[in-house]
Amino acid sequence: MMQTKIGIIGGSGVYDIAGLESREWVSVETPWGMPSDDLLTGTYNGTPMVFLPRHGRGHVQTPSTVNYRANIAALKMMGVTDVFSVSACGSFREEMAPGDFVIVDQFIDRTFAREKTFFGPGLVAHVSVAHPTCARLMDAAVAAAESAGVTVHKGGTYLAMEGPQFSSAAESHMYREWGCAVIGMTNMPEAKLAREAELCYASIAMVTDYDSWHPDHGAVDVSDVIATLKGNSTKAVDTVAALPAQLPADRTPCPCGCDTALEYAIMTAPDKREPEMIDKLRVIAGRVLG
Ligand SMILES: CSC[C@H]1O[C@H](OP(=O)(O)O)[C@H](O)[C@@H]1O
Ligand SMILES: Nc1ncnc2[nH]cnc12
Repeated sequence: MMQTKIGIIGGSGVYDIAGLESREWVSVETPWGMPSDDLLTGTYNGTPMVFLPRHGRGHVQTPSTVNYRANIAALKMMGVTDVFSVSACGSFREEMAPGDFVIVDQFIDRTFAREKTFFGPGLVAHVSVAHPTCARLMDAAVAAAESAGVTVHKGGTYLAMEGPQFSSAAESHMYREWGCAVIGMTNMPEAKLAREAELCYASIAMVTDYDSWHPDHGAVDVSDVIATLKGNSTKAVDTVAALPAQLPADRTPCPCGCDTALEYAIMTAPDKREPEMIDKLRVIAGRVLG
């Protein structure tokens, strides 16, 4: 039986997890380079947790320069089984107001300047991301946010944009017509890479603004975003603190199959696989590569 080890990727405004016990920041080098920062390890009510600030402490990395492959690989190398992303986002829906949390279930990936796969020539794989978020983790996130007193919406499509500029009003109206619920700059390719690494992934999106479509709200402004984030930070930490109680300490296999995503994904014939690629990929795909 495997023990649950929760990974938290903290977004804008979330650079530490107060209350984590037996805290230690550790440096992890991956075959894809260094993650955004050291990883903070510790326990919450006995459950092991690993925290990584997505942009680094002090917010150093842009959404485009975050090394998403190294971040996911580092969590995998630390033995994390379940990843919760915590992110700031804009809202396309009146009822998803600043201060609310949205537990995202789908993504539209409009990013274009990022490395999106661990695989490559010599070891080709295609995983499904038809359902990119884990239903078990979504339920846990909803329950944890509710217990922290947050207004939480279950489900909604997150539009991942390249940034770093916010959207034009025309783009914002178009994304609303596409049926998107929220917008951010970081959950892709993070969610895709988590799937390739056979990690369960859920996204806790904290609404900070109404993007650029709302007739009663002006353009997005980072100072407003930061002010809302500061108000949200206790809610975020309380939600994270409530997560361990929502997951079994002894982990059972993922009911949606996130942790077996690579079972039939590798296309390259065994005798054509590049030995160097196999060695490199072992840290995320060792289960199927041996
Ligand atoms: C500070 S507003 C824009 C910035 O905030 C979000 O970051 P994260 O997803 O890491 O919380 C958004 O995606 C942008 O990167
Ligand atoms: N409106 C918005 N667009 C993209 N990323 C965001 N992060 C917070 N608000 C955002």
